[in-house]
Amino acid sequence: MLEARDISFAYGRAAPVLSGVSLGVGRGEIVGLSGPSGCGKSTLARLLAGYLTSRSGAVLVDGAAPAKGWSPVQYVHQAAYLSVDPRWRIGAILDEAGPVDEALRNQLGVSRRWFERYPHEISGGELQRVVLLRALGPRTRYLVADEVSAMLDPITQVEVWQALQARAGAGLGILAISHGDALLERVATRRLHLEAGRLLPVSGSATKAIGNAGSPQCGKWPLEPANLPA
Ligand SMILES: Nc1ncnc2c1ncn2[C@@H]1O[C@H](COP(=O)(O)OP(=O)(O)OP(=O)(O)O)[C@@H](O)[C@H]1O
Repeated sequence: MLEARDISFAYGRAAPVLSGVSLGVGRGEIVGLSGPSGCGKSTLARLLAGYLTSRSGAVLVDGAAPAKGWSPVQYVHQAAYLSVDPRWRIGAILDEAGPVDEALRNQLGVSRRWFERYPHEISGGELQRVVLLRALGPRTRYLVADEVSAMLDPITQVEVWQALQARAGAGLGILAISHGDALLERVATRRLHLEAGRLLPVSGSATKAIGNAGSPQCGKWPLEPANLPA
């Protein structure tokens, strides 16, 4: 299981974004996470993936503290261009993660014709699929998918999520972050909502017990003039 245990986090001296938040994503699960803009979903994602370190609490990967170096938790976000070296061709970008899984390449609709091109020579949606293919190597046990299909057309979105659901069927645990209720309703095995400082189960989803002490910043929702930044 990929776990956040009672984690708190603040950027510098700013008010905490997360305070005492706990959640778990099991192997084979797709946990959908929604919540208003600015509530800390991506921050939680980056903590789970090891890009940020919590002030207190712990992130555990299958019961252990994350090891240094290559991580079995991969984080993919909406801005695919920020995840790749623009000077590398697509083939080299994919090679970095080891041999390409041909079945997955086909499922994600990644064309071999793109391999000789640079990131700016394929579309944003195509690059997003390349980044997902790179992230889903054989050693990846968890995927933190932060708005990964937001920039895809509806048909490609379905194809990508079918590929991810198949991967989950083979044991991959996925945290799917999205503003798209319809998408999460369709793909998530259970759902959580981060709002007003609490991680809550979305009604109807078979949510496991979770606990959190809240997030002071999220406590400012809904946005009212008094709560807007100066
Ligand atoms: N590097 C940073 N330095 C300072 N503050 C940051 C940084 N990254 C994010 N924040 C702030 O932390 C809060 C949570 O941001 P985060 O990106 O986690 O929200 P989110 O729920 O993912 O939002 P959205 O749905 O709009 O993507 C926001 O108020 C944001 O401005």
